[in-house]
Amino acid sequence: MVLPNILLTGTPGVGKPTLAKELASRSGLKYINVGDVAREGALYHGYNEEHECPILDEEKVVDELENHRAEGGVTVDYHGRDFFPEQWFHEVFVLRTDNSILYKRLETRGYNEKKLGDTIECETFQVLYEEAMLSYKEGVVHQLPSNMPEEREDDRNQILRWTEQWVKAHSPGLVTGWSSYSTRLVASLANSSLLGLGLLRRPRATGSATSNPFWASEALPVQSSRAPPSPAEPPWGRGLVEPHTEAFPALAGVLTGPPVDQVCDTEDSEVDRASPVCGHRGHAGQEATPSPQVAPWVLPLGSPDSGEKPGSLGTCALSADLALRFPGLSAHL
Ligand SMILES: Nc1ncnc2c1ncn2[C@@H]1O[C@H](COP(=O)(O)OP(=O)(O)O)[C@@H](O)[C@H]1O
Repeated sequence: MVLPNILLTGTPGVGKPTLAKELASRSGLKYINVGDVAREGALYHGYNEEHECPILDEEKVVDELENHRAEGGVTVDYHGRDFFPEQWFHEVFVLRTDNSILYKRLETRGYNEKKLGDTIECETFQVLYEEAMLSYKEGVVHQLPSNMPEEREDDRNQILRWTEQWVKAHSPGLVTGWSSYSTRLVASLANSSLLGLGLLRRPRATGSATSNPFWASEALPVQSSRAPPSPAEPPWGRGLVEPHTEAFPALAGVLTGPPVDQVCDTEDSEVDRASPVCGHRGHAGQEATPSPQVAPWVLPLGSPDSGEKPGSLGTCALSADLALRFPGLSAHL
């Protein structure tokens, strides 16, 4: 399952790690505290006498975090954002605390006068919020109040809801052929968050693959036990244009339809011997493991029982077509 990366930011004392740890304990999001990472790796290049703290070596921190970030599903906690590449984060949450409350929290930390004053000023002038607003596209940055424990619960639930939406919208759109390979592949994906599943087949009665280049002429009904994606944010299908094959509209229907938890199967064994002719992830007999970095994706499969070359069955063309028309769906041919 692919998970988003979140930046949790805000002035020191607003409650970033407190919230981030709660999030981590209730979701698959991994918590990364930049301060801890820097301490563990001694990623500093000096000391700030005035604020009595080491100075972060930002380049080294970015290098250190790159692998985690690339895997996805991290919540990074830091009082700033300026040195993180913009594309690292899918959503940015800025925690905000009223000055009087923040002052009390910081006092108990033993901040010196200068550091305390600067920190309060930073919150008063909403420096981190404005910085974030300037650095990210509209709609990415959200403010969350962090004064009372009850607010923390609301904040946590809001982030979890948003994460769930994101996961649904970025789950694999899988187009698969009709083979033992595909059945195994689908089984390996069954626990991931499948948004739509098109199982394709050439009906027994209709001629050969050659006479029907789009052999995948039928999209099987899918079982659905999840709520459909919010109509306000359809994950697929916006801007879909003139379907030109039999298979395309059927698949489009599957991809734009409600998400599925269950995989449908059939006893039709006509092409059960099939191995993928243009899948890039392996051949019949090998387990296919979806890469979390590459999703959503399409696995084009063909039936080699016709002895045809990859692509001649139309699966590559169909997948490429779908990928072109569905934003976010990629085809690996
Ligand atoms: N929503 C909240 N309501 C009340 N206290 C909070 C809230 N969030 C955090 N705190 C408290 O504020 C203090 C600072 O929180 P912390 O998570 O260490 O913040 P930061 O790392 O952003 O400086 C902690 O004592 C924490 O328990």
